[in-house]
Amino acid sequence: MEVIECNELKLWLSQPPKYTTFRINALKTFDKSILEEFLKSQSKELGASQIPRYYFVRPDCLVLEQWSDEVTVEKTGMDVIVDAACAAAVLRGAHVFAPGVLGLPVNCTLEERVDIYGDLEGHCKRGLKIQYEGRKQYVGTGYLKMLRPQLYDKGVQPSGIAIHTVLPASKLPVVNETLFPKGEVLLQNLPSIVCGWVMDAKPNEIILDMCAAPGNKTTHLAEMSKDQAIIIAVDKTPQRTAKIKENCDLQGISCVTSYAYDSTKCCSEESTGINNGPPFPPNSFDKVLLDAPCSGLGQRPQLMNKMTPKMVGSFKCIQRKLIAEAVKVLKVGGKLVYSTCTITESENEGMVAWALDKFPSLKLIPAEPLLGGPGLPNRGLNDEQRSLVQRFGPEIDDLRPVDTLYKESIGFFIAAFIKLP
Ligand SMILES: C[S@@+](CC[C@H](N)C(=O)[O-])C[C@H]1O[C@@H](n2cnc3c(N)ncnc32)[C@H](O)[C@@H]1O
Repeated sequence: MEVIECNELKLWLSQPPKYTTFRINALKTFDKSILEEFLKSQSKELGASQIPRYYFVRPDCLVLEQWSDEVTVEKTGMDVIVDAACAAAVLRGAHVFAPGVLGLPVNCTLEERVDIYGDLEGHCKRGLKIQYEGRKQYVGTGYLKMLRPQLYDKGVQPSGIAIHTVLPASKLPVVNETLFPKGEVLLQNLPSIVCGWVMDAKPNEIILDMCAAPGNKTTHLAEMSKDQAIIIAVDKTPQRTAKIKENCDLQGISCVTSYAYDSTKCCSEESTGINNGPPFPPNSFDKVLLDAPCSGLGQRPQLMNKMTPKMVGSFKCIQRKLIAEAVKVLKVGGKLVYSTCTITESENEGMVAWALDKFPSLKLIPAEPLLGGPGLPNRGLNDEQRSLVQRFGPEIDDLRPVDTLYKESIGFFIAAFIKLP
């Protein structure tokens, strides 16, 4: 295992993934000519001799690569400042939405080409007219679609696309879901797609997704099962569960029932069945997905992060409560998949070690397909256990080499267990 220096890790986290990944809806037919035609028109605009490479890892996972190095755009000197979240989205190939625009020069004109900069300090005031003197990072170039009155006039609630991104500094193509018919594709990070593959949902299985909103993994499970599993999706508020329903409707899924409920209390001996929603009786589900609330420190790129160590440490408690509940509602012989989109050991390897110690009925099994790296050493798991889990990140470990595609995504962790009698 090669030790990763803190600065190296920080650098990795500050950069976007090198690929864009889409999950393809297995219940619909994907027409790749839409993508092909779009990329061809983009390559004309950018003067590229070829379109970026794209391929399927599995039929439900499309990978899109960056433009080649020959594709460049000259800076215009017309700087627009956007907030850090917006800048991160641009680096991943998004357009700039109006609420993210902080500083716009007064002499800009519509359709003018502008340079997009992210505010790295969070000090830029909304409506700034002059040059921003704080730390900023160039994230891409685009065409201006809105002027100051639409963004900053009194009483205006800015919405819609303010800058049409042409080329992000990352050279990722600007392709989003709206290019395709509704519900056909979903922009999803590669490890999240792998998480669905680890769950391996099948028709007729009774599955609980404990922390499901907005339903990106729920819908994957439904599609994998050909819409024939019995899937119960829970999240803590009605607003969040409404999102699950919306996404299922959009993707043509009918096998999911969602409930707003606190999953730390989702098991009760008094419950008579799963049909009336939570709480559920013990030993009810063939499979449980616990995509836990976490510190989210695996997200890339992170241009600014205001999370304190105390905030990072605060997730352990709820993760433990959720695991305890998952073990109760899982059938003997059933499978539990635990995942996070963070890189901290305490929420990942540490949580697996805690669960194995606390619940003797849990047995760690290979989180197959094993596409990410092994768990970190010296964090409570022995080499055999480390090799059963998968950690997506920049680490290099002889225990399991990792393809660049999986190394260059976001930071993520997946472990799988079965419940013994
Ligand atoms: C990582 S996100 C889930 C993402 C989701 N699985 C997906 O792929 O779209 C974690 C979710 O946990 C939910 N959550 C947090 N505490 C919860 C609780 N006590 N009960 C149920 N859901 C909870 C949050 O609202 C959030 O939607």
